[in-house]
Amino acid sequence: MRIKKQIMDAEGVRRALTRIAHEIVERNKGTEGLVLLGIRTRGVPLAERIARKISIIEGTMPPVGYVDITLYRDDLTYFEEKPPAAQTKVNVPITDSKVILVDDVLFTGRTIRAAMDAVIDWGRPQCIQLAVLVDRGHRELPIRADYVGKNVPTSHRENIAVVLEEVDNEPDQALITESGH
Ligand SMILES: O=P(O)(O)OC[C@H]1O[C@H](OP(=O)(O)OP(=O)(O)O)[C@H](O)[C@@H]1O
Ligand SMILES: O=c1cc[nH]c(=O)[nH]1
Repeated sequence: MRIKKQIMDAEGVRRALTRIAHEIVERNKGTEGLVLLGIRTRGVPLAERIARKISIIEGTMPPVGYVDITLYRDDLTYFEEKPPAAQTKVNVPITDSKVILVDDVLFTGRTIRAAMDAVIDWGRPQCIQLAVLVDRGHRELPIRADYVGKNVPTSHRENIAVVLEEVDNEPDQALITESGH
């Protein structure tokens, strides 16, 4: 895997998340009913960071949970029966809440489709919005993000690698990488 380009350094990640936190508060007119759900793996620390930023802006910290979509992926065809539900973990009811899904990279949209399935199995939110650090294009489903840290046009051969301190024990950054030579 060859690193082609750094698209965000730690400061870039911090600023993007600060902007997203402001946009979430503005779009939703405060924090009432907000629930942030990070998509495992790197969406979880991103959701926690955005929630902390929202608490600094508004004085109220929205609840944070996570979605693990492993068993909802539409490419898991080897499951003979419907895989078990309950892959959403949050300590508040999500029915009638405004769920903000948070992920590091938006690509085909299949992860988000699966996450929405998991959320809707769990309860009936008033709405679901999507925040991503990087939108790299190439959608295969009619899904778009409401809050985007950075839009990065990519080729199919390229990959976006998001590095986060909490997961990777390295300074935050986002990279375009490419496999092969
Ligand atoms: O829009 P999509 O085509 O679904 O791709 C985006 C997803 O791919 C990555 O997750 P990955 O499956 O690599 O798991 P990870 O987050 O645990 O690394 C990324 O974190 C997104 O969740
Ligand atoms: O480039 C990509 C595509 C999917 N998931 C990632 O993390 N990066």
